Amino acid sequence: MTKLSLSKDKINILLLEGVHDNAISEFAGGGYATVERLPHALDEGELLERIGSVHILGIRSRTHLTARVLEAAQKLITVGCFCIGTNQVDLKAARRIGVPVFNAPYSNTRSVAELVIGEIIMLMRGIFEKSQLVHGGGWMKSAKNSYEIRGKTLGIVGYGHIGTQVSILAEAMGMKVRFYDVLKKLALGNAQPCSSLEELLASSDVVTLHVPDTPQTRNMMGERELRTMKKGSHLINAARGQVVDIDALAAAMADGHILGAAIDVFPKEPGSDGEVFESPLRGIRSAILTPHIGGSTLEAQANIGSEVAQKLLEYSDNGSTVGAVNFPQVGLPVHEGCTRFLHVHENRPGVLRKINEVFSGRNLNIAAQYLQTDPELGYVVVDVDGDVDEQALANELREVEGTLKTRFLYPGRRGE
Ligand SMILES: NC(=O)c1ccc[n+]([C@@H]2O[C@H](COP(=O)([O-])OP(=O)(O)OC[C@H]3O[C@@H](n4cnc5c(N)ncnc54)[C@H](O)[C@@H]3O)[C@@H](O)[C@H]2O)c1
Ligand SMILES: O=C(O)[C@H](O)COP(=O)(O)O
Repeated sequence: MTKLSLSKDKINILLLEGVHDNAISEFAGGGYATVERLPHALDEGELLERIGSVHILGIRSRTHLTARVLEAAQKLITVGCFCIGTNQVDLKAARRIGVPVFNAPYSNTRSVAELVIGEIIMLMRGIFEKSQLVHGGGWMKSAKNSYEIRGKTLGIVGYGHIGTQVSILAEAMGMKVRFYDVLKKLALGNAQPCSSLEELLASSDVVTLHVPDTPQTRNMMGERELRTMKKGSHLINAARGQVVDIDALAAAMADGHILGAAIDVFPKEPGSDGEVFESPLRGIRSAILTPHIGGSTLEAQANIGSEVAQKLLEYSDNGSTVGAVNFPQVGLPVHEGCTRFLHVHENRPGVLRKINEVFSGRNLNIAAQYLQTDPELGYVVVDVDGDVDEQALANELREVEGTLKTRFLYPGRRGE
């Protein structure tokens, strides 16, 4: 189904999971006043009830946008993930309904890296266990299982934005760094690449995971991999919960093979703060468990609030898809005085010709045209001069076979 664009006061924006105030300010500054913000995630049933009237949706990592929800999103123009990860969105289903999805690929990178560095020291000194003991009135003044991190080996799995930040900081503190990545990566400082995951696991005192959630990374740390780690070593997971087989980790910690772990992400996470958290790791004293707060610093959230809201505004106002994670990338200059049509279609022969015939059939001058395609999807933006009957034109464009969505932006309305 195709949709026409609306005046900004009719565009309903729903922001979930406590998105930062900066997003609200950006939307207000862009002339969008109909913004509702909720502090928690919505489950599929709640989303199905609400999504039909939403034009712009903002989420974080806890809201799952399934194909079912997206297919019910009749008015949805775009989605913003106010975080790095986008695995919680069915990106293909979003493409099928012509909806680009944006995220903030770097804004919380440093926050995660700093947490990991802190955890390396806490784990290597057994601080968490000792602190719990002291809180309970106990006392355990001992150097057993306590080590400096200087000279120890940190193994980084996934040498991307976060992995490389951790690498630099760890080396600055005197650690040896090894990394494993499926892509060939430039080694920073004195970091050494490993040719296999096994090689990295068998040679590291601390292993930290920084891979995305993909079919290849699901349970990549299973029983075999955990047992390949050195006896008495430590594991940090601030990536995604499905990357580690949590039962196998609990077993490897119970018999002391893995001495300590710092886990920020879990296969099952509560949808809101009030819900009970269940995990086989609860009660294991040498496990530092945190509630998915790797990116939850005020600095990161403020940056993410601005960055993602700006991308959503750019798309809503101008049609720019630069930074979208599931869409052909089109960066557009503002073309004052023209009416702009956005057309998302299946990439098959003849669609563009039919679109152009709609314009030429009405004797309209195309002032500019921007097209990007990928193997399945085409996204074309057309600027038209002069008097345009937008409604009639949009109706005609909607009839072009293969159309997924079409919107138009009036002259002067952009950036108002
Ligand atoms: N705990 C948190 O709050 C938090 C915050 C931010 C990001 N994250 C998670 O951290 C992940 C990593 O973030 P990033 O910004 O560094 O991502 P990135 O895309 O920059 O880096 C990921 C790296 O993993 C590599 N990789 C992919 N599959 C792999 C595999 N099977 N084996 C080895 N390497 C593989 C990629 O080639 C890439 O270099 C995100 O996808 C997100 O899920 C968590
Ligand atoms: O993907 C991310 O950026 C992290 O997992 C953080 O997600 P959050 O915004 O839900 O804390």
